Amino acid sequence: MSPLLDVRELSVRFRLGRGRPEVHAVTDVSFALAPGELLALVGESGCGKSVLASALLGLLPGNAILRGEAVLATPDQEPVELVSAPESVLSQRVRGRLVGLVPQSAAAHLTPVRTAGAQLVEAVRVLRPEEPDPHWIAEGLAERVGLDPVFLKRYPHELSGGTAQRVAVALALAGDPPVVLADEPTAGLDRPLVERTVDLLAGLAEEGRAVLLITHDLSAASRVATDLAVMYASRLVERGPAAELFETPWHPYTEGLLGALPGGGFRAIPGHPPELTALPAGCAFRPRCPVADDCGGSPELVRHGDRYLACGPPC
Ligand SMILES: Nc1ncnc2c1ncn2[C@@H]1O[C@H](COP(=O)(O)OP(=O)(O)OP(=O)(O)O)[C@@H](O)[C@H]1O
Ligand code: NI
Repeated sequence: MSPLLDVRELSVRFRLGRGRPEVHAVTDVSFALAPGELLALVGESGCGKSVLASALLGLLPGNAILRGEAVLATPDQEPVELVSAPESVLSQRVRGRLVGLVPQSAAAHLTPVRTAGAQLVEAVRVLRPEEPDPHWIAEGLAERVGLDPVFLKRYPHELSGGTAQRVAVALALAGDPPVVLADEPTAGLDRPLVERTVDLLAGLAEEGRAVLLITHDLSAASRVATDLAVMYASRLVERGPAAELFETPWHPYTEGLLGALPGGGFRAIPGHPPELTALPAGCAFRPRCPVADDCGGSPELVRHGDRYLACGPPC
């Protein structure tokens, strides 16, 4: 199936000012998202996951420099290339309508002075002006995300973290977008709520949407992801069908991440990721890699069947 979103060699640098090195936050990232796919993007804190999502929606600050392409299919018009799209196109056509975003730390993005319900109704009014009854749509969205209607009457500071997260998911769906980007939508939730939230995202994919789930929670990812992308120090180091990567990770970093799970014996990877202002030329994982001596150390993703790997050939 042709992708809804096709990201090609996307890079993001942040300028820090005269005489200071640039931050290499995202480097040559490529992936495609087709209808029905739920791609989980995982990797240690600070590797560039949120910057990648923000870059797709034109939400980065002015010191960001973008390169590459991200082509978004639209139902009835020409595709939109997101990196070069003017702010007017991003705000009027893309954000909320073609691409819904559940932002990281979602509770902080709610307007403090309006009730959850009022914000949801307003979002529906703006994003679906053709709907005669935005209240009815808002109630349907609340039900969909498992939000008790009593919470719609409350202000954000009266909501628990888990409830605010669900309001944020409902807001991301207000415009009925075909692509959903969810940045840590389960952070701070307890297990049943984590499962409920990711199952909801899986349901969105099953309806034919394309979903990008950014998460630290590998067990939640393994529960719902159709595809997995592993990011290290601004680059994807491995991606492919989720079940295969979980079953037989090829990249030593993927193996390390899975080893840190309960089933893998909680073996954390020793050491730290490199500074994004001083990335080495070759493989950035090399200093932490247990098998570095055997590899070519290439940072390029190379295709092997339906999997992609930035490392030596799979063994
Ligand atoms: N406006 C900015 N200016 C300079 N550097 C930035 C800016 N925004 C983000 N960064 C840097 O970009 C890198 C990637 O940040 P990002 O928020 O994408 O990480 P992440 O993978 O989402 O981490 P986490 O899992 O903790 O959310 C970090 O080193 C961060 O400090
Ligand atoms: Ni993040």
